[in-house]
Amino acid sequence: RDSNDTQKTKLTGEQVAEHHSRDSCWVIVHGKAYDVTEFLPEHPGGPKIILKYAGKDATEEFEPIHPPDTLDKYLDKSKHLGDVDMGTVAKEEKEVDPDEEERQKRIERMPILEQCYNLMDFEAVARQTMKKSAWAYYSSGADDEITMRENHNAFHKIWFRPRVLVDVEHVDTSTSMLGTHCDMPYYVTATALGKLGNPEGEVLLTRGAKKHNVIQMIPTLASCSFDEILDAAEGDQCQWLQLYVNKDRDVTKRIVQHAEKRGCKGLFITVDAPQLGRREKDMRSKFSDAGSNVQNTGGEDVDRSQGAARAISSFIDPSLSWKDIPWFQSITKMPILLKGVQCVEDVIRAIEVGVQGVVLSNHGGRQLDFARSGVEVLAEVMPVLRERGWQDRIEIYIDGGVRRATDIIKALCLGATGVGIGRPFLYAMSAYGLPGVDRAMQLLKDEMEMNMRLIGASNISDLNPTLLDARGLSIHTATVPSDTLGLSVYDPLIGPKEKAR
Ligand SMILES: Cc1cc2c(cc1C)[n+](S(=O)(=O)[O-])c1c(=O)[nH]c(=O)nc-1n2C[C@H](O)[C@H](O)[C@H](O)COP(=O)(O)O
Repeated sequence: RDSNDTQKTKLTGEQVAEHHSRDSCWVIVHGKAYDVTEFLPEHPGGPKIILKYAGKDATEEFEPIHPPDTLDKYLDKSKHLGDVDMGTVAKEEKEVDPDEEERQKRIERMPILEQCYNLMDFEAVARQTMKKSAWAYYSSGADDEITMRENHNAFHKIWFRPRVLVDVEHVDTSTSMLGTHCDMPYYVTATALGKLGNPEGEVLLTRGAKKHNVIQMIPTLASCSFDEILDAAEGDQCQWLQLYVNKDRDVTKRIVQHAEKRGCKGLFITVDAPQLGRREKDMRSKFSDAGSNVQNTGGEDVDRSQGAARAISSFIDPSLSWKDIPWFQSITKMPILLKGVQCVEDVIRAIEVGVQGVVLSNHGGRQLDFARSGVEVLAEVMPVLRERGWQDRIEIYIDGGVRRATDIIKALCLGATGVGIGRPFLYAMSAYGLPGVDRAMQLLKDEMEMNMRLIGASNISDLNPTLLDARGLSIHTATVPSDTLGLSVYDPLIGPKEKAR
């Protein structure tokens, strides 16, 4: 380097390749070399994932998971080694993915967007066109995925008691959630690693939510940086923060106060994941590379054999308990809600500790298998709150298995303020990008207007329990309905190509 510290000559590939071990680890990202030796134990996704690219060009693996400013933000300037003459970098033999060729053919044959008529259609297309590891991560449920299927099945146990001769010429589907007016009573819930499905990641959901004036809940484990997602919002677009509480409370405090400063309108503390569930499809896809820009303060090698979930969640604090709620109330003025409450006793406790709401949820069936669906817990909770005159003390949301506007209407008739929707928007984004998200939201809107008309409701406030017959909700049948979730959940262990030996 010359006197004013500009680089005189570019580094060569050979020079970088000499630093390929834990003792001296250089990587190349976007044509620049970085000394990440000391950073290895701090890397959120664990050191293993970096060591795989020690001395090499890591750009292709780095790109889908880390926001562009990651190295500037987290790696000391002294470790930025400068430009590399990429002509001198040995080309890596790319591992041939046997499925990739097939997948590309399926992408060529995929239906045009207009042939998607409901949210399940996006799932069917995504299953055929997504990378295996991405599909496995998004579609995975815990253990036997009974709860994941029950989430959607539960809505099939609720029937309507429609009213007729109601003037439904004008139907208004808008409502208010945590004081924010939105055009539909659902929000885009927090789902991690958006860039696994689409290289643009969660900002696509931000743009779709803006266009349809619905709320986006930003995941702690997003692929995009938090600020990228906030920056993608327009005007007074409302966003909430989903929080996995870090063992290092200073990290958590920084995240919460930054979110409040940036204008987030709600803090949803995830309480159903003291440890992330065992998602075998995710594990089977031998998740090894994509990490996430999560905060993992543990220096230990993250065990990647457990799939994406375990690899990115070692920072979560399993000691989180009710006694921590006052601390959260002391560090932020945002409304605080508990996401993942699963019985009426804990809803009563939540009201008593003074939080502003709960999400009755089992994490999309990705945590405790045989947990009940959010809508079933809602049917347990609301009569008890009404008996106490507490039904307006907090806002109650549910999520899990919402695939139709009739599912939304059933939840609101039972007393929910709104519902969260996860996978459908991930699949729409993965298969068709922003146009997919836009169409999915439009389809829901059309369904909502039609179904409200057909049950005789012109406003959200008309939705009430007398419009339902929900007596079948608590009957749990052992069989699994052959819905799209169930049909395609288990990929044959021995595919057509790998004949059993
Ligand atoms: C599908 C999905 C869900 C995740 C999710 C990732 C995916 C791919 N992740 S996870 O990696 O840790 O499991 C989160 C998460 O970051 N935080 C969270 O609170 N919920 C997470 N959830 C649960 C989500 O917020 C909803 O509870 C769930 O998606 C609702 O069910 P549906 O997908 O059927 O709508």
